[in-house]
Amino acid sequence: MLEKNKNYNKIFKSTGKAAFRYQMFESGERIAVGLSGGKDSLTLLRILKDRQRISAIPYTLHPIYVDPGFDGGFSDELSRWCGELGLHLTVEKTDHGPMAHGPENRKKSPCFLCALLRRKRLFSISRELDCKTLALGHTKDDIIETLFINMCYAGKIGTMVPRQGLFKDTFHIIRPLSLVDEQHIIKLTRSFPEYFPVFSNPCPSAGQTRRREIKDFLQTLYRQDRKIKSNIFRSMGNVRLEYMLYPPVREADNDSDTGEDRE
Ligand SMILES: Nc1ncnc2c1ncn2[C@@H]1O[C@H](COP(=O)(O)OP(=O)(O)OP(=O)(O)O)[C@@H](O)[C@H]1O
Repeated sequence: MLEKNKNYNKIFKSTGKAAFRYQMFESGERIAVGLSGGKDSLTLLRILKDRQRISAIPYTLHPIYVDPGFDGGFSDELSRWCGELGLHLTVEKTDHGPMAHGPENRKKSPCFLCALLRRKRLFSISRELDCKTLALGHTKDDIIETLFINMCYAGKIGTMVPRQGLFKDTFHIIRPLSLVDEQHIIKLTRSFPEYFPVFSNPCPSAGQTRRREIKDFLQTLYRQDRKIKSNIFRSMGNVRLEYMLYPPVREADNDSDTGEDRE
């Protein structure tokens, strides 16, 4: 039984805690939910649906799937899965995937372009459905990984936040799984394949991202000491601005020591 499962209960409680701490919902709100078919967003939708029963703040759920347009897609199966939860899935068929991997995209990485186009469509479909809030399935692990991706590849410190106002605060992204460990989702979804089917991703770039590299690096770190993950997560809310570098380091000052002697 799902409701008796330890991991389900941990996720259920952490989602409630995040919703309360970051004031995610407003009464009577219509919430769009980005559903990718991956384990995180399937879990998100299921948990938000189950929390409706006990939530003091009423809300309705409106799942959206932006189909990237590869052959062998799974939008019909995903629609059926939502139907079993009593929800209607809005499917937007696009050519984002093949286009991002095709010759017309010479400037951007396929993942970057696809994610950008998807995000735009998710915002506009949410508005068409009269939803001022879009829930995404990012977890605590995604938030930590984004911090490292930003530091390593963009030279900045910042991450995805649990609740983010956009367009002069007329629209919000919420991440109700912000306090949830991905491991609990993995264990839950593996234990209950009848509730959480695996929709295989037909994208040729699936699993080959920078995020994957950072994820592997972090896993090695976490294995050394189990406190490391919670310390990194806590540190994002405990920034000592007076111990950061001001005025900022400029590119010209930034001769990183690569271990090689420089003349
Ligand atoms: N094609 C899509 N249509 C709608 N929402 C999406 C889609 N792809 C991603 N999302 C939303 O953005 C979030 C983060 O996307 P990301 O690509 O990191 O997820 P994923 O690893 O593919 O799948 P998941 O996070 O669901 O396991 C998802 O959890 C989901 O809420």
